Amino acid sequence: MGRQQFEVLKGLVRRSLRRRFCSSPRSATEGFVVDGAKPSQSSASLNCGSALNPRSQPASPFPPSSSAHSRPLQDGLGKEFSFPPNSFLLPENLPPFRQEGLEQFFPIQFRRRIGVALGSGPSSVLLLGNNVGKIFGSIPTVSRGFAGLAGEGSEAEKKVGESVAADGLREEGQGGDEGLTASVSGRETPVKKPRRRKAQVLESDGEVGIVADGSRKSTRNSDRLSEDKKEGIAAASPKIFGAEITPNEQELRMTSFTSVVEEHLKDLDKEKTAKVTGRSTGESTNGNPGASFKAGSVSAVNAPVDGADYTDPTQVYRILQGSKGGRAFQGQERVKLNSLFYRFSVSGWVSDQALSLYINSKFFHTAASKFRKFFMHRSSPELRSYVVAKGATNDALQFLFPSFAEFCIQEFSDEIRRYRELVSTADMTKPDAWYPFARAMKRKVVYHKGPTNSGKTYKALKRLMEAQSGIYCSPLRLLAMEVFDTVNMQGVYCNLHTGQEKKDVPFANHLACTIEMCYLNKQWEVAVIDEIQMMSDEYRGWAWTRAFLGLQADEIHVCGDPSALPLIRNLCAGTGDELVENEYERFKPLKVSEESLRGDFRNIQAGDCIVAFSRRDIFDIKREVELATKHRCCVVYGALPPETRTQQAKLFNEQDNGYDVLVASDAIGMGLNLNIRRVVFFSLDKFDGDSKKPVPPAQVKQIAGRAGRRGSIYPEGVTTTFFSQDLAYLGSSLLQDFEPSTAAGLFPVYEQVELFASQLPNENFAKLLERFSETCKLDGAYFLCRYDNLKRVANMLEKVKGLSLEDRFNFCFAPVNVRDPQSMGALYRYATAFSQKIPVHVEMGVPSSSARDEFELLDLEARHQVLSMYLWLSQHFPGDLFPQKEEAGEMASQIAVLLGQSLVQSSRRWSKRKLPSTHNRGRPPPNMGTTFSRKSSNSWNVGTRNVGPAENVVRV
Ligand SMILES: Nc1ncnc2c1ncn2[C@@H]1O[C@H](COP(=O)(O)OP(=O)(O)OP(=O)(O)O)[C@@H](O)[C@H]1O
Repeated sequence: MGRQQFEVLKGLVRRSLRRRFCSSPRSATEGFVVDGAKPSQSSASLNCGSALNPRSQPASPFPPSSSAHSRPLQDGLGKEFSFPPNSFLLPENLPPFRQEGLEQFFPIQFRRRIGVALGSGPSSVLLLGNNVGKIFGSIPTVSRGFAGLAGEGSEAEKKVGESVAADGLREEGQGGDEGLTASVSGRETPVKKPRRRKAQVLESDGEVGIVADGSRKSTRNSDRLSEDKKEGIAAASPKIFGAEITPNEQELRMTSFTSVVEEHLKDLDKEKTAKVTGRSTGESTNGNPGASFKAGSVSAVNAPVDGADYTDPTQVYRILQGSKGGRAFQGQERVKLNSLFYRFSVSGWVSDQALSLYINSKFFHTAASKFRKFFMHRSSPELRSYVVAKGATNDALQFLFPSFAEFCIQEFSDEIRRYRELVSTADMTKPDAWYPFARAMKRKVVYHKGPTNSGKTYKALKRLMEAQSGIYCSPLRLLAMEVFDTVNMQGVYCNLHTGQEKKDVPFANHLACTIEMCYLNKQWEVAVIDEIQMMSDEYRGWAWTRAFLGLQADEIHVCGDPSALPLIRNLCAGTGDELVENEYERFKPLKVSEESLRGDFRNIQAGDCIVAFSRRDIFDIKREVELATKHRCCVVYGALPPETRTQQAKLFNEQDNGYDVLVASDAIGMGLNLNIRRVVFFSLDKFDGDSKKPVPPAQVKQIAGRAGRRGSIYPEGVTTTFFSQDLAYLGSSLLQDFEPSTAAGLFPVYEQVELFASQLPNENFAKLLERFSETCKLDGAYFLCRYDNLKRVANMLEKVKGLSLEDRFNFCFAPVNVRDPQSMGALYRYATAFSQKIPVHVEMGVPSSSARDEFELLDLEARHQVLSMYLWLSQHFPGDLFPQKEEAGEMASQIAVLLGQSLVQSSRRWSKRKLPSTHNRGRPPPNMGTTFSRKSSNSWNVGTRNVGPAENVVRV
């Protein structure tokens, strides 16, 4: 079917060409007419000229409306197609052909002749009939050759066009004896070529680009390429041959090389004009790298002496192809060339440009090395000395690149095609288009912008509760639970869905969920996305982006600091959503204290929250405070279950119970309403996995802002540091403006990974992720989220046989602590059982008593994390394979209670390490943040810890 259609279309276009350019004017009116424009010379000018002549702007991309001359389209077998009058032959409008199939109907040489450029984007439109080769849209995919074809343009261009048209006909058996060699500059050189000569549109995205190469050798080379390869080449070299140009590709990959070529073409144009007008072309090229391409620069370096024309770098490849090489290298020539080619192979500019030809960075070195050999072997002494004279400079690289591009296209078409297909499956551009239902809505986005404790979420939630239906998307389970309680308490029925649990309230039209769990297939009146600045989080940003782009809500309220506002403005411009900005001020002022605590725990007061960034520090500080003062400390940190954190916060907020100091990690930055008077930073450095780094100012603000909550007994919030030398950094951080985020996180959905995997059937999942990240295409407004944790899990699960790709993908998202071998071990066991379709059991017990030391506390935390993971898996995989969901939930609650009790009962005995003296010894030494040394890894397994008889052990 494809072949037949191709033949039909090919016949049609050729007949049209013949009629249009080789027969009487009348013949142009015969055959098929796709547009309804009057098929006269004047209409041809009207329809073609404006678009074909790059110097004149098309008034409108649409032809004049008239159906008078509309005719049915006949194929070579006499079958009629009818297109509506005035219709464009858009790829997507072709009824009998699929859009992607259309490319196949025009083999490369044909496309190159007639300059048919097909685009998958709406801006590429192909018209047949009177408008052969006419392409409208923002991408000027029309070569000046068509100006010649259309009878427009200069005399030289007309001849080039004629040559092209004639050549197209000759291929059908109408041989000719003479032709033209036309260079990009429009010069013509009669060539004696008795037989087939090739006229090629080398560059149809610019203005000029027809090269008729009369070389027999070159013709043979070109003929040797299989049809497949030619198509591959066309597909892989959008800018070179004008096939398939999409705005994204243009934006993402083609820009620099294209700009070089375009600049070059412009310069040639100027030069040509100057020649006509007698003016010189010495002007600059605005620093564009294409400057070195300009013809004038060549003579300045070294005029060739072999008569070959090096002014056009795109010709050099043809010269090399036709050459047998020359005499041996002279003197230092080889060394200099080697040095130049070395520079070529390590140049970032060159490898970037190569990417635009779908030569990926891994393959680039092979390609560059082969090109070096090719050049060394084929270059004439004149060409060598010409290149050597340029030296190992950018100029030389830019001169060589077009030849390299042509070389790659000829030699590596299979690699190019493969990579291109891979790239197309990893296309993450225009993610807003992934959610057509949301796009079909006119959404109103309300940005609640302000510092912490300014009432943003309160306002958004108020609107949520007024609505008939609504969804609240939370960054934390804890916050989702809090909103679930608040909204239900206000009499608005609300469900709770997190990764671990689902609580459905009868008749509820509202939902509080964690952001990863938000539903995009349901319509809501109001949606609230909290902490919208998390959209730029390097790990979890994708969840915010997905929610923001995909939620089907009439109103979307996003709450956050001002940093995400420019990004949201940008995204709204793309989605067409209306944006309303509401600004908030803090209810209570936040003051930076003039003094630190001078490293003395005795300066701690009731209402203080001491912030530390390691778990170990938290417990040491707690111990020191309780030793040095009469205050008792509550603790909050990320590894604690939400229930325990809430319990600790409650304990701290209540007056007169003695627990009036809080020691917390940065986990207090979000959620938790806390009656803090003063936030004291114990340290302003944080271990980021590799080393200790200063805490980013935005995070400092977020944490410090927790002081002085509305409704608390304190009239204002205060912040300071424990050590004096940190005070300056604190002050400056709070004064700093929020750094605007520029990009939103993205991560592929499973279907996309699956499609990508189909191109790489032999890669394992971890490798697939890696390849995906190397290959994927992204718009500037987005970045691919980090996936190192996923990869670690994927690597571990590699040993588990029998998991489908989808199962692996889902397992990798399970909330596992990748640094905890026991947690990873549990996931491994669960995945193994799952892969064998054996019901997965928790295989863990609950201790009968609270922790007696830090290690037991750590053990409780780890157990809770595993239970949490089990619950998550039970929600994301078929329930019958995770039969202990209820028990796991029960056990998790028991452990949360034990953890709470442990923290309350924790005593001074617990800590074994001594903090620096309480008397101002300066900042803690670098090893302060070291983690707990762990007990033997066996100690965690079922029955090996202090699991007494009373312990609630769930056995397999
Ligand atoms: N208009 C109001 N009336 C009563 N209480 C309010 C009002 N606005 C806010 N609050 C209370 O003030 C506290 C802070 O409000 P909220 O959580 O909305 O601030 P926020 O700006 O969203 O802070 P964060 O960025 O930390 O989440 C909450 O306890 C909230 O209930």
